[in-house]
Amino acid sequence: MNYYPPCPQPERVTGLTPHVDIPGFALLLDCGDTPGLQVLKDGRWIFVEPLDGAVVVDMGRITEILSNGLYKAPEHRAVVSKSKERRSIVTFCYPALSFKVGPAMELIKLGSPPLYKTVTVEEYLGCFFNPKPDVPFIDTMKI
Ligand SMILES: O=C(O)CCC(=O)C(=O)O
Ligand SMILES: [Fe+2]
Repeated sequence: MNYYPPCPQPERVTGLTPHVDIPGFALLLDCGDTPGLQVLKDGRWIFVEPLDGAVVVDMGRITEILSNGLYKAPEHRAVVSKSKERRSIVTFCYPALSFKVGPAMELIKLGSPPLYKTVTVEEYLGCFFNPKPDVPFIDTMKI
């Protein structure tokens, strides 16, 4: 669960820094009607407006790699409100640790060269939690 208290100067704080989620996908439930989640689209931050009872499905890096880069996992962040608090509940969905993460064979057979290495989820998480200085995580997965 994420909690974002109100802030009298919201433009001076970051709710959650811009990032791309790393699982297969993330499921997000807004607990209320205070907007806060934003997605980067064409260089602009767009609010994902909370809809009553709706679950936001956010694609993660594992799906981006499985699709050989056909689908892009979106960069997103959370901002805070001047007067209202906000809560969100997020669940990250991963395959088993032994699952091999790499471009789907069907896509490679169609003639596109693989853009990413194939590694187990365990190795993938190992790379994420032991980052190389100055190398974006996704670049360490590229061939
Ligand atoms: O609270 C939000 O809207 C964003 C949460 C999020 O992106 C995350 O937990 O990875
Ligand atoms: Fe996220």
